[in-house]
Amino acid sequence: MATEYLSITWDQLQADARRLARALMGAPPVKGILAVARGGLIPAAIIARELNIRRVKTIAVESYEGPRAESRGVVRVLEQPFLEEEGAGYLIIDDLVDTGETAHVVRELFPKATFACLYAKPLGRSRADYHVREVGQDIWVLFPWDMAPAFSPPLIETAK
Ligand SMILES: O=P(O)(O)OC[C@H]1O[C@H](OP(=O)(O)OP(=O)(O)O)[C@H](O)[C@@H]1O
Repeated sequence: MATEYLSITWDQLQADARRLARALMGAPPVKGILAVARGGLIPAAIIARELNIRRVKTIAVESYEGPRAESRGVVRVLEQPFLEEEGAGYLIIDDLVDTGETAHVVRELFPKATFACLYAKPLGRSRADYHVREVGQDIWVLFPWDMAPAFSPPLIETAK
């Protein structure tokens, strides 16, 4: 169960995606990007721009809560593209590896692709070839698309 939040702003997300793009410049040439929807869509768009990659595909996945706290349960692939040569030359992009289940399932489908994400928690970290920031397993990462500005009343008023 998450005990703490890490709020990522749009600016921070873009900066982290650029850091990842910079790290990927040392990787073998990229034929195309496979974005893991939905969390990987925006990071993939930023990285595609930075690396000047025009061929961007998506894989749609969803996962169900597992019975154990550390398990996110079954990851189901709803739609997947065809990638030649088991994904060789493709860069799979996601926002986060948490338990690593999603990365595991996607990597099984495209074993020759490179997997990169912005943030990695300890349980899933080894599933990613690249990540830019480590996050504690109990931290809940709040992405900019998960948040909206809202009025917060002064503390003294909420204490009444
Ligand atoms: O390593 P895991 O434990 O598998 O978790 C990581 C996955 O969880 C998030 O997706 P989520 O299931 O929240 O779906 P969404 O991106 O479509 O909101 C994230 O975008 C990753 O794809």
